[in-house]
Amino acid sequence: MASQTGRNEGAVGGSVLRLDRVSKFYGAKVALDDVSLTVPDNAYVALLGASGSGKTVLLRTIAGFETLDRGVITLKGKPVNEVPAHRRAIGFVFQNFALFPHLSVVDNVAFGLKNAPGVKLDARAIDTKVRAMIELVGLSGLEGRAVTAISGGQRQRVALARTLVTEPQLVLLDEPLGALDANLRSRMCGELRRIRERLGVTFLHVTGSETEALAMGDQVIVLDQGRIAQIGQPDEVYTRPLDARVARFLNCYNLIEGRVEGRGFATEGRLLPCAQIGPAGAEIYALRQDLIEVAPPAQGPNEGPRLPVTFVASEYSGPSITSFFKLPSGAVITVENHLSHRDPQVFEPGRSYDLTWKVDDALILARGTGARA
Ligand SMILES: Nc1ncnc2c1ncn2[C@@H]1O[C@H](COP(=O)(O)OP(=O)(O)OP(=O)(O)O)[C@@H](O)[C@H]1O
Repeated sequence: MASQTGRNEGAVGGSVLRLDRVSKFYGAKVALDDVSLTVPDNAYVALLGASGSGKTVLLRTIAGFETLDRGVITLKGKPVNEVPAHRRAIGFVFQNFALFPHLSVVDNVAFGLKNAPGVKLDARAIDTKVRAMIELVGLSGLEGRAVTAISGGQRQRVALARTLVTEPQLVLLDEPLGALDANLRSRMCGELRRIRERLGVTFLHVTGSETEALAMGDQVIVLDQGRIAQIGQPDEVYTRPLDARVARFLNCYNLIEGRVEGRGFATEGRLLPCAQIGPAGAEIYALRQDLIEVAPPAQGPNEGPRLPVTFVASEYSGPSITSFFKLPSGAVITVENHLSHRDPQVFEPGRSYDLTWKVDDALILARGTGARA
């Protein structure tokens, strides 16, 4: 991104942001616990975590709205712990957009630029930049409209344009799609990616939705109880969650309790073969819902991993059918069949089946308490 302030110069090792052992306490409550991470230049980074995991506190700490109790935050190679929020050149997009209701689209966007510290531009230069940004976010034609007279998606674009026009070195987005309905949310996902790619600035996007994080991020950071649970590319996090907490949060794994015995995993009165034995203390056998086959009960010895189940019910959801089966222990296993792959299988409630899968598709995981980055 071109800059009139030179803010984008001085990157160190291709990273825009680094956190070293950052902690934040509210009384006895540990909101951020020894968080270390590096955010690359020119990337879309999704920060995923359950409610209360510390996502907003982390963003607010990076922005400078909160002080740290421990650790160092480095922006473009410079420690910024002592730098006030308005001097960090970080853009912040809030979930509720925080627009000025009495101002038009163009005036909302211009506001950020007119009031940015250290930026001295004449009215004409401001107008040129503002109009270019309005065009970039797809709002041309709505410049004079009051922000109370445009749609939710359009307000989201105004909020984004108002932040981006100041040419921040990093943009923090706190649940930016949370106020939009599902259809608009998926459209805006693509828009945000496109806008970011054109500008080349890093977006750090907080979300509680695993699908949003996996779809948006070049990199996904999973936060759990104030600690980094995993950092990786979306497919890596999706196919190789580091522990059972990350797997549970991804919402697409069955997590079966048991224990490693020799070269197998003992559960439900069986010893399931394992391709890998997993970390010390591994007590969870994780099976992705879409990698399970349902077969008639087997006669004779098992060839691969297999568990006897009873069919409970199925749910149809357009592109897929989700079926629920009960294990002998009573635990429920979810099986997802994508209808583009094959015709739907029909199961009889109360009838016995066997679940099978490839031994390589199972993960043996520890319960997880959060891994250091
Ligand atoms: N000002 C505060 N005083 C005391 N505790 C706080 C304060 N702000 C946040 N917390 C606590 O810190 C933890 C992390 O909060 P945070 O708002 O970052 O969660 P979050 O992951 O953004 O959640 P959500 O997705 O629900 O917004 C929570 O337990 C919260 O109650």
